[in-house]
This record gives sequence, C-alpha cells and structure tokens, in this order.
Amino acid sequence: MFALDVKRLTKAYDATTVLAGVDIQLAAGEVLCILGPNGAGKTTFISAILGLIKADSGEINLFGELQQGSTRSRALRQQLGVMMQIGNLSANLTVFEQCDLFSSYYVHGYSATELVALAGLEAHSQQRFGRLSGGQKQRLLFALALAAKPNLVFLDEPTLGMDVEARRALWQQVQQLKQQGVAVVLTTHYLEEAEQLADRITVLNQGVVVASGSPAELKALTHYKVIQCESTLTDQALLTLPGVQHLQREHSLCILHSSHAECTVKALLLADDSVRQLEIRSVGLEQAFLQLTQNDTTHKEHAA
Ligand SMILES: Nc1ncnc2c1ncn2[C@@H]1O[C@H](COP(=O)(O)OP(=O)(O)OP(=O)(O)O)[C@@H](O)[C@H]1O
Repeated sequence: MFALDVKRLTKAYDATTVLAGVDIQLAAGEVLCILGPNGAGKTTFISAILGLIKADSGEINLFGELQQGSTRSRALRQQLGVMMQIGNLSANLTVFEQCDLFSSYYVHGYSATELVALAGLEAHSQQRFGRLSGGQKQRLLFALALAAKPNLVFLDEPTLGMDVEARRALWQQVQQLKQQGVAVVLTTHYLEEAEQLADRITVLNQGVVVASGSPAELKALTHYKVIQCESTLTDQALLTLPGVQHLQREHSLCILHSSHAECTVKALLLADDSVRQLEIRSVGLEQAFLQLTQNDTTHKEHAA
C-alpha cells in the first residue's frame, strides 16, 4: 500500500490549467522531491492532497483511503505532518508555547519539550516566535510538522533562509525520518538538496510531470555532456565545434557543454593536436533540470 497514490489530478483556475493530470506514488520510507520552476504547480499539488483546495478531477489515496472532496478524517490528520509557512504562526507566542499548543492537538505525538529539542531551540524556548531569526523559525516549523509523529510529511521549501549548517542538520533529520519509515514529500529550489535527499524526483512544469526517477536517472535523461580540456583554440573556434552549446573558461580550462559529445571531441582533436587534460563527464542535476523544464516537449516521452 502506498502512503500516497495520486492519479490524474487536475486543477484549473479560470482558464488556466495548473495541474494537468498529475500521477504520483510514494511508499513508506521514501523521500519524493517535487522540482519545478516558479508557478509549476507544486504548492497547488500539495494543497490539493491536504484538502486545502479542491481538485477538479482525479484520485487522491492516502494510506489506501480514497479521499472524497476536501475534508480529511481526524484519524488521517494524525498521520500527516505539514510544514507551514512562517506567516501562519503567532509572533507573540514563545517557542515553548507554540510547541505546547501543537503537542496538545495530538494524542500520541511529541511533548512540548521533545518538540523544542527537535527544533534544536532549547536555548531559545522562552523567546517569542517573532524574535527568532529566519533559520530558527524554519527549524521550529519543521519540528511542529512532526508534532503528531506522522507517517507522511509535506515539506514545502523547508530550508529556505537557512544557513549551510542548519540546512545540513535538517537534511540529517529528514534522513532519520526516512529510516523510521516516514514518507516525505519535499519541494525545493535547491537542486543539491534534492540530490542529497530524494529517492525519487518528479519534475513538474506547467502542471505536467515532465520526468520522474532517481537523481541518477534524471541526469541520464539528458544527452548533454560536459567536455573539459586545455586547448589553444579561440572561443570562436571552440563555439563552432559541432554540438557545442555553451563555453565557459576557468583559468586555463575550457568547459564545453555539448549535445553531441563524440562529434565535438573528434572535431576538437582534429582542430587542435595539443589538447591536454581532456575529460568528458555527465551533466549535473541542475543542467538536467534546466533542460527538462526549458524544453519539456523533447522529454515528455521519457516521463516515467
Ligand atoms: N488561488 C489561485 N487563484 C488563481 N491562480 C492561482 C491560485 N493559486 C495559485 N495560482 C496559480 O497557479 C500556478 C501554480 O502556482 P503554485 O503556487 O502551485 O506554483 P509553485 O510551483 O508552488 O511555485 P513556486 O515555486 O513559485 O512556489 C501559478 O501560476 C499561480 O499563479
């Protein structure tokens, strides 16, 4: 049984289609990362699952239970955790008071003291929410999302505004959730975060799933390669090699992005027999993401 099983979900606002038949499945202990440019439909998708908005058509199954309309049963709500946006918490309550309030909603959840510790805010437990730094607020919101000890957690851009250390600490907490068998749906604009955490990435573009797979599978979807070398050729000559789409220079190195790496390398070696330090590698997730979302029609047939 999937923790989450969504089929053909659609949503439009007036004449604008925001979700155009989205299918997503998620098992216990899996981390799914939804990537997509601004306005792709990520928040709308999560809101529809949680019943915050009503989808136009499609099926939403949570723990094997088909959801009708936008109400979610009390028993189901105890299994769900949602990281809210900063503006939804009262600025005047202290960290401990917020944790106490959330703890009181759930019968088998964490105590207020445990939630303060989960947020790593023991030293700030008497500080008002409004006085916390942006990163501390995010840590508290993350802990509050876990108040129920949920089996399925939704994290919408959880590390926004966090410094590197706080971000890595939160990544560790997500890994721990996964080890405990919790299913996690995460949206982020940080591709490194997606690569670190996700078992599976779904790329949404204009409400359509344009690709879905492990980070390695997504990178393999793009046929672009990076060719790195030292060459005496001018920028002009390098850019006219077959397949070259982009050139970047780093000190003595030329870094070429090529859509036809073998042709590029053959032509490069013919044009410059003094080429050194030649290396060919696959593109990173960021390049794959840009290619998938800028030219999604080329990749639709690969969507899993
Ligand atoms: N209540 C609404 N009424 C009309 N249009 C809406 C409404 N809510 C969202 N939209 C539109 O739906 C589209 C998808 O929005 P959504 O917030 O789901 O995108 P997103 O992928 O989460 O974007 P971001 O990365 O910027 O947070 C956008 O074009 C947005 O303007």
